Amino acid sequence: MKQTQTAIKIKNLFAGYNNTAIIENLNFEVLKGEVFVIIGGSGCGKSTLLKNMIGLLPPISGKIIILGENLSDASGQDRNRILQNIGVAFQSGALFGSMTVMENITLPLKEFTRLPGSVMEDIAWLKLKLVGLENSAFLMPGELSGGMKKRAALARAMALDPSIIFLDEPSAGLDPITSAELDHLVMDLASSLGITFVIVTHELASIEAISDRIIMLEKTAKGIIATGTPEQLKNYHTNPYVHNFFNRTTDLKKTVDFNRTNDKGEQ
Ligand SMILES: Nc1ncnc2c1ncn2[C@@H]1O[C@H](COP(=O)(O)OP(=O)(O)OP(=O)(O)O)[C@@H](O)[C@H]1O
Repeated sequence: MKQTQTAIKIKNLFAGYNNTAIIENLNFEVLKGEVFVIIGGSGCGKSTLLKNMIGLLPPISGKIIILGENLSDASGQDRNRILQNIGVAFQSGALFGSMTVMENITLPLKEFTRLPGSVMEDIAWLKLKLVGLENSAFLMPGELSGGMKKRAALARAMALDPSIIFLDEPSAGLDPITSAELDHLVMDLASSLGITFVIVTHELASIEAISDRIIMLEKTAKGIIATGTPEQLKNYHTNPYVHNFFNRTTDLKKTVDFNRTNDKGEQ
């Protein structure tokens, strides 16, 4: 059963680069155990938001509260403790090609714990089993298929038993069947282990299959233009951009008209 406590709280967040905000005054909550999906067109700030949420990029202002602790203010050991609750499998954070799958998974354990080597390996075996890669531990990443690489990255993200896992475009480059298998894995992990997932994806099938709740960001709005369950967004008629995205309609004229109106700052 889903819990209703807050895993992440974003409060009045301004995020961007060199003091120029891409995202302004963002507020939302991710609940414990839910699969929370962030969507939006290219350049709307999804990666920027994710980088803020995992502590890679400091906010211009505002708060990122992870399991009750403010990541944006924390430093030293406090910050490390907060970050240990987070697992990340980013497109850019690919596996290290010169290490076996097993070595890739024990890497965070070596970095953040002082466990004996054999215990680290036991933990890695467990994670490999969870993602169905127990027979691939000693392969090099170059020997894995695209889907297996994503599973291995997920196993690495789980190495420190985080409560929250961030995935950036997990379906990118995967065929629909492999992508659906990965979706099932995420749903299994969320329901069986109670892991909270925050996922950026463009894949409509995936969004509909896995998300409990979605936020849709938009560039001109510099923030959220729609929020809700997949069902709610599919039936969302107020904003043609949202409606077209969820209904795969090609009424581009409506979308372009909406964007033009929005560019002028009209509602
Ligand atoms: N390191 C950076 N320095 C300055 N500007 C950046 C940097 N990284 C991204 N941006 C700008 O921030 C804006 C948002 O980029 P971001 O990568 O967050 O968007 P996105 O929604 O993830 O896009 P996509 O779906 O194409 O990956 C873009 O205009 C981009 O050019």
